[in-house]
Amino acid sequence: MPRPRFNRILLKLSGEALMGEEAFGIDPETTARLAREIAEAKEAGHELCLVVGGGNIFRGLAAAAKGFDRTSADYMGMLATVMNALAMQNALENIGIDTRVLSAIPMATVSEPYIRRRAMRHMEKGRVVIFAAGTGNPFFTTDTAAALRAAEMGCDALFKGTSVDGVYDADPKKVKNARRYESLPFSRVLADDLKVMDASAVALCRDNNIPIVVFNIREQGNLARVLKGEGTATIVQTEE
Ligand SMILES: Nc1ncnc2c1ncn2[C@@H]1O[C@H](COP(=O)(O)OP(=O)(O)OP(=O)(O)O)[C@@H](O)[C@H]1O
Ligand SMILES: O=c1ccn([C@@H]2O[C@H](COP(=O)(O)O)[C@@H](O)[C@H]2O)c(=O)[nH]1
Repeated sequence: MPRPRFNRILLKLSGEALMGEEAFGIDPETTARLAREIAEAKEAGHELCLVVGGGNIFRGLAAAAKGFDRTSADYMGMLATVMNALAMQNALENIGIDTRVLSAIPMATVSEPYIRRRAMRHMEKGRVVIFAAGTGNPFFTTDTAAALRAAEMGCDALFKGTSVDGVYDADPKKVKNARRYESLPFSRVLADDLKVMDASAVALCRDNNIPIVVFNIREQGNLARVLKGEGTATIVQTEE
């Protein structure tokens, strides 16, 4: 069955999507490719805002497991997302896309602070708004930031661009015969504790009726395909 078309979308890019074939950090060719795909989505008439993860640089939970103070580690993780946001901004502006970075942790010399009304105004002007520093709070992740900003911006859907091509009945990187869902309700993701996304992010989308589309952003051209309702992806939505 073809998937519905969504106009205003929040695209969550996992930090790892920026690494390309590298094991760590930001690959300029990959950010340029992602920027071209975002430009193509804009040309197709979609309004876009972005949340970029930080897993290619720093994850608070992993650092806490090695002895870092959790809150300090989470702030470091949030700062990592600012680096990724600036990298995406640079790649987009290199191809003439007007952008603004809005950070949940105010840093006046590098970006605007996050103010919802300003973000809305930027979107109305056709800019790609990049939300940096997650929610600005420790103990959260950029998935929850993505769900929160999607709700605040009145997005029609949250597109999670990641390294797997959808939601499976078990982690496909760990379970060989895991089966992919084409579509499933929020309640199943939560009841089965499917870890493709945080439960808090899933619950926020459920409560605000924002469908989540999970797809593989590492595959070239996939964003355009999935936006057209084609290609391999899973849609998580309210039960009919
Ligand atoms: N049931 C499941 N279906 C699909 N993927 C799953 C499932 N359970 C766990 N995963 C894992 O979830 C991960 C997807 O999340 P991702 O790696 O994009 O994390 P992220 O926190 O959003 O990104 P980052 O920290 O890199 O910014 C995949 O690596 C996948 O192996
Ligand atoms: O609201 C937030 C968002 C993120 N963090 C910290 O940043 C890292 C990187 O984000 P990912 O979602 O894992 O890509 C995360 O591990 C947290 O440590 C945060 O504290 N609050």
